[in-house]
Amino acid sequence: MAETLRQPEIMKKAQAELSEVIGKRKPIEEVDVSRLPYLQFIVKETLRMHPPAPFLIPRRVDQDVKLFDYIIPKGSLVLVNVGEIGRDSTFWEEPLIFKPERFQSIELDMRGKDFDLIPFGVGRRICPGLPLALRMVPVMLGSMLNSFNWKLEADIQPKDLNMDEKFGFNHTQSSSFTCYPISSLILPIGQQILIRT
Ligand code: HEM
Repeated sequence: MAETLRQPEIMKKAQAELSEVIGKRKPIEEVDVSRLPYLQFIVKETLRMHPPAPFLIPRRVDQDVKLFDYIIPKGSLVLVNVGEIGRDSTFWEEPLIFKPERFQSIELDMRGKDFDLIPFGVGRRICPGLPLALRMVPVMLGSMLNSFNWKLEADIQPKDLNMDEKFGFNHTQSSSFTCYPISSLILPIGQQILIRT
């Protein structure tokens, strides 16, 4: 939601899709999500740039592991930096720009198969809430966008929404407010910054 407020044309595009597929101000249901590709691209792009668990859950290595030229000794604690993987220019074009359209031309699933995008982790400890999250996040975001027009308070400019990451958390911050993006289901919601029109 914060990213669509920073780039209102993205919000308009999502609203146009919702209006065409669902009908303006009509409620969205889980079954509708598969017919809303642009909304899903927004969720994917949010999880690429702002994964709520940017280091996943720490792993301990139970035997020496050779990884390229490195030996990771038994007993080491390993953090997987998903936050940086999502911003690595080797994999992503213009990684610091929020651009849902990038997923129009790349087919990546988030179920731990494509390592470029693993906001839910991977392997035996992959997030068990993934199927729920991938239904509910688009339904919530889509419902809010389809029901109301959203804009920042008059004295806040889109560029003032600072989306810089703080260690271990992602939040939107300026001198006057703090809020957590919609993707951060597992984090508390901060001070409200949005107004409905
Ligand atoms: C956008 C929403 C969510 C994201 C991005 C997310 C992300 C993650 C990540 C990255 C992990 C660690 C996986 C790993 O280290 O490989 C995790 C673990 C977990 N998540 Fe989620 N999660 C989300 C929503 C949920 C929901 C809705 C639930 C429950 C209903 C949930 C329950 C859990 C549990 C129980 C674990 C621990 C699994 C284990 O350690 O075996 N998550 N999640």
